[in-house]
Amino acid sequence: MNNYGIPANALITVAGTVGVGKSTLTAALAERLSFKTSLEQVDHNPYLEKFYHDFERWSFHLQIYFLAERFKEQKKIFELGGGFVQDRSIYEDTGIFAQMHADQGTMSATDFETYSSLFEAMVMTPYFPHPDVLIYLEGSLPSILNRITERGREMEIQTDRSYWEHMHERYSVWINQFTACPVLRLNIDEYDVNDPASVDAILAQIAAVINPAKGA
Ligand SMILES: Nc1ncnc2c1ncn2[C@@H]1O[C@H](COP(=O)(O)OP(=O)(O)O)[C@@H](O)[C@H]1O
Ligand SMILES: Nc1ncnc2c1ncn2[C@H]1C[C@H](O)[C@@H](COP(=O)(O)O)O1
Repeated sequence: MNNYGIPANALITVAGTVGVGKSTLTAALAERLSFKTSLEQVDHNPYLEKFYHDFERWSFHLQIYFLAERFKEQKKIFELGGGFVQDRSIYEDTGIFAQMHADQGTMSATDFETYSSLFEAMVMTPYFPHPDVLIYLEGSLPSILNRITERGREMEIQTDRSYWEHMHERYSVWINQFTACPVLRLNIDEYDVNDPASVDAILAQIAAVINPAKGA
């Protein structure tokens, strides 16, 4: 247990749509808690850029790749005994991305079924403890689109606005039905990762979600 009342072996997962600020918050929380980070690797992903140019051709390959990467990360978190802040949950791969492409017809029904059965088989292993808390970052679409632009990944900037609109909407439906672990919702206009007092306030909220009985 640290000064914030958060167990040293906790698993904190940060969720939310592309560009909302997950990686930035993950790094800030991990630094403050002296936790390790589990980050999404974008630069060495062999499919991501191809996927943005042709969803239909590459969506299955990309989902399998992300699933394999997240499984390796889960295994590492499990073997090291927790104490991690994780950038994006595996629940979003299936519940948002794979589902969205299946619904839009950019992933075939057969591919989606194959992906889903692999996902379920992986989740049933001991390597998949539920997070102690899932921090859900939410904000307005215009703010998020500005962040995507400012970050400057060309493949995302070139992607049609309707893709991000659809994803933003899907996330808001998804989180309202999410029950796999406790959720802490944070509005991106209501914290500042560069302000230590603001990060402290988030840590107090995390502790309160993890230890509800203590009213932390
Ligand atoms: N709290 C914040 N205030 C202002 N800009 C932010 C904040 N958090 C993230 N950003 C910026 O928004 C962009 C996307 O953030 P990032 O953490 O990479 O998002 P994600 O991991 O959710 O895709 C980056 O340019 C980052 O510097
Ligand atoms: N499961 C996924 N399917 C498709 N695209 C995905 C998936 N997970 C992440 N992505 C994309 C979205 C972004 O372009 C990058 C990184 O995500 P971010 O939310 O910026 O961390 O990968």
